[in-house]
Amino acid sequence: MKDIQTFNMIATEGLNLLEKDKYTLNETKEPEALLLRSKKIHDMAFNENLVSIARAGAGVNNIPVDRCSEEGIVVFNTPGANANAVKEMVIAGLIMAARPIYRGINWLKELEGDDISEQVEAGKKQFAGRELAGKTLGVIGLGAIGSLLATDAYHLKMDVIGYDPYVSVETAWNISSRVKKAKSLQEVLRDADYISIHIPVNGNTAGYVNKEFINMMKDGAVLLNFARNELIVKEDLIEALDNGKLSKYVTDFAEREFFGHDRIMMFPHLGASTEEAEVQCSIMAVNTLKYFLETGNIINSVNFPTIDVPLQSAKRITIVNRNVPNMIGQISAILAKHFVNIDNILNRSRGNFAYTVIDIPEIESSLLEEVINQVQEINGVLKTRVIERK
Ligand SMILES: NC(=O)c1ccc[n+]([C@@H]2O[C@H](COP(=O)([O-])OP(=O)(O)OC[C@H]3O[C@@H](n4cnc5c(N)ncnc54)[C@H](O)[C@@H]3O)[C@@H](O)[C@H]2O)c1
Ligand SMILES: O=C(O)CC[C@@H](O)C(=O)O
Repeated sequence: MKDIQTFNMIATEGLNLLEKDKYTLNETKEPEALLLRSKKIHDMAFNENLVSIARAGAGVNNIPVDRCSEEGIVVFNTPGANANAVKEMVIAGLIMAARPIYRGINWLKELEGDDISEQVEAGKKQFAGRELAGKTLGVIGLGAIGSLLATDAYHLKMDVIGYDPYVSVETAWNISSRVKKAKSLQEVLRDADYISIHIPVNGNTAGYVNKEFINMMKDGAVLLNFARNELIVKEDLIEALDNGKLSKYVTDFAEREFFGHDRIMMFPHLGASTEEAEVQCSIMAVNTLKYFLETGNIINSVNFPTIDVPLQSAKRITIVNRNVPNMIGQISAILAKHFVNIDNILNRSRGNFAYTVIDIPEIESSLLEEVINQVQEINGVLKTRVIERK
């Protein structure tokens, strides 16, 4: 039995994929895996048994990914599973920024008397807006969300310019050829009436939207941020909204300092909150976790390399190790010393860390234990597991 500790509301469609004879949920203090959405776990101590964390969603800034790597814990996310939901929300944000619909709705609620139609026709002029068609949208980050947004905005008859120096080949193929690709940040900021930002927050991007960035934007432009609040330098943004450099800020992330600002429209982190996205994220996260726990194969990890090899031998040893010379040599020497035949061995690295999969035939459990104990003693080995083929 493997125990998985869950946090946040994880859709049952995914949880139901965990067979009752193989998995328990929240039953021990030493789970093998964590499954969560936005729960912040930076201060959480991880038990020795913990081998993986799955984020049912895209952003992993709520997880101490570097510490997980150091502790040999594989972190997964669910790329693209909520992208359509966020894209639709951004389009709502674009429309609400262009047309003061919500102010009109609130105004209407306050009307009294029987002559509602007359009052509406007389008062509606205060809520006139502008159309998106013909305006320029700049999309920063052409990943799962940005690429969908860029293509759909083009179909809304906007001129679209995208910027992503690291765009993957896979997503690049999905972007309409009508979306112009900017060569520099300056190029995307200079001409856009609306800028929508879709990049992860990390050590390189925290504070990405600062005075310098804002100064490169077109006067009176609208900024949309459905990515993360840490991307924004709040003081610089508020100053630009106060002095009219920017006309609006539309965001999925509430901040106390933003309350009451009439140029800021905040949503309560609703981008991924659709039934469809919640189900897709939950199913993808559970399937990824199960695949890792049951075969040792890694897909959709944010800190370890992809390894996807069929488990055909009786046993598989998986080793999370530092990416240092002679690791494979040392591991194979231990197996050779104990006359354990290797059916298949694969080692892949990612940055400072690596993952090794070794398939072996059936051997005595005491011998296997001895081998594992010795492998664990190699300097740079962070975690080992033995998986039995079912
Ligand atoms: N509001 C929500 O509910 C919600 C939901 C999903 C994702 N998000 C946020 O949106 C972010 C993007 O999500 P996604 O699914 O599109 O992720 P993604 O990984 O598919 O795309 C991110 C893209 O940003 C690009 N990028 C990285 N650094 C960049 C930089 N400095 N300049 C330009 N481009 C850069 C990458 O190359 C990649 O193509 C997530 O990291 C998360 O923080 C928010
Ligand atoms: O789980 C959520 O509701 C939000 C998820 C979102 O912020 C993400 O990064 O995927």
